[in-house]
Amino acid sequence: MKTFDDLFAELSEKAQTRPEGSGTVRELDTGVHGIGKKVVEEAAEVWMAAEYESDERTAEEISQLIYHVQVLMIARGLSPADVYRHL
Ligand SMILES: N=c1c2ncn([C@@H]3O[C@H](COP(=O)(O)OP(=O)(O)OP(=O)(O)O)[C@@H](O)[C@H]3O)c2ncn1[C@@H]1O[C@H](COP(=O)(O)O)[C@@H](O)[C@H]1O
Repeated sequence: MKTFDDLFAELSEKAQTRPEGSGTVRELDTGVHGIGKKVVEEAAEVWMAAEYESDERTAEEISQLIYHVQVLMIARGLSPADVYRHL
């Protein structure tokens, strides 16, 4: 099973190597503005799933929110440690 840190390492490598067909590379190319919109969209989907859908669907939407937050972190040059020190 993939952890937060595993996914972050994978996405960081994609950002560096920019493999063809990577959705992460495509999203990074939309910049902070475009990625920010995805974060907001996914946050709303998490809320709606939690209100009206199953635990499984809610967990799935949360995973997508985490993904887009990580893409935003990479776009801003932030590491997990930069975030963890505020927890
Ligand atoms: N975990 C994710 C992940 N979660 C969400 N997403 C993307 O986030 C978007 C959210 O999906 P939705 O169904 O909510 O949105 P949608 O409206 O259908 O999609 P869009 O039209 O907005 O793109 C989709 O485009 C998904 O591809 C993800 N894309 C990639 N990953 C993982 O990131 C890694 C790198 O992926 P690539 O860069 O594509 O190789 C791989 O391990 C992937 O599994």
